[in-house]
Amino acid sequence: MIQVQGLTKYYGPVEAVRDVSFEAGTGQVLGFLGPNGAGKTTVMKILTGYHFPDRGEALIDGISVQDNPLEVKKRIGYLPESVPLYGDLNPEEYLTFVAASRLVPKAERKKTVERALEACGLMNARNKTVETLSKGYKQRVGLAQAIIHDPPILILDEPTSGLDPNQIIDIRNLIKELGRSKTVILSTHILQEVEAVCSQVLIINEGIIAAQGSPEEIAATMKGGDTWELQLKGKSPAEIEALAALLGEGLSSVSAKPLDRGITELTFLAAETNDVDGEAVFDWAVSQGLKILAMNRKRLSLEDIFVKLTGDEGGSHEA
Ligand SMILES: Nc1ncnc2c1ncn2[C@@H]1O[C@H](COP(=O)(O)OP(=O)(O)OP(=O)(O)O)[C@@H](O)[C@H]1O
Repeated sequence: MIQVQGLTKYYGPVEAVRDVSFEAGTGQVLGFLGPNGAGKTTVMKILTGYHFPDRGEALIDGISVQDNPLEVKKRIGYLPESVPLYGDLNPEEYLTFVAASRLVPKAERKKTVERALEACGLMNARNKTVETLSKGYKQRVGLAQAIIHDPPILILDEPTSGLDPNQIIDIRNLIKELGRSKTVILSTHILQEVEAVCSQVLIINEGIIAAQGSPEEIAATMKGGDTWELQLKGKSPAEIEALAALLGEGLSSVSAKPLDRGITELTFLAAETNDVDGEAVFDWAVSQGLKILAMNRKRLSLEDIFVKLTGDEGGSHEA
């Protein structure tokens, strides 16, 4: 269980994060989503005890990161943005070294290393020197070192950055698997990553939390409503555009344009206050003598939300 309350951190005059609060429990994969320089790594470094906050508190299983960093480190596996690996060792030797550093008792080390090699799909690479491995396999070694002491909490900083599409799928599957029994926090600026892996999202921009919750919850709290796209036949575009007013209050950006074969494409934005649904649209079309050839209702996607929250007026600290 991770509990974070009011974290604020300065690097000299730069306020890297301000008043960040959130919670994450077992079985959750929490995605930290934000543009470059948003403050994601800073929060992770505070959680792992590498930096102390200027204000606020972080608790790992109820233990304060500031007051008891060693106890906290035992409970956390950390994959930093660039993994410090020893290129001359093979994965098995490297993981044995990490297990010893993590104070895994000698009698259990072999079993522990085997488990991590197996979990991260490294059995066929166990005897190759790390420097000869592909980036994807090096990342697996990084993940294996993070889970070697079977920590309940995993903190992964941009775990798929620089990987090719197949490697990305592999690592994401691995994270999802690990997320079943652990609390996982991962940072990313890739929206698809969040949608593919995370049950909860925290959008951070310029050091401040801009939104948090499940992707669906975030969409529900955002203003803007749904976009509708219909293909209709039976009347002219001008008539159809006028008739759209019968769908109720709160429609905006109503536009009807002709497609070929007498088909009209009608698009509009329905405000949250307008409870139009598929059935209502169907009834409206039938009562006006229109045939529906296609009907598409687009909810606000995580991408729309991200752009809204971190777009031009937002931007990163670096700007
Ligand atoms: N050690 C440091 N000294 C000074 N400023 C720093 C330091 N580390 C981070 N910063 C600044 O703090 C802000 C937040 O940086 P942070 O690395 O936490 O962002 P991030 O969201 O992880 O970005 P990225 O996606 O690019 O890794 C940025 O303005 C960054 O330049």
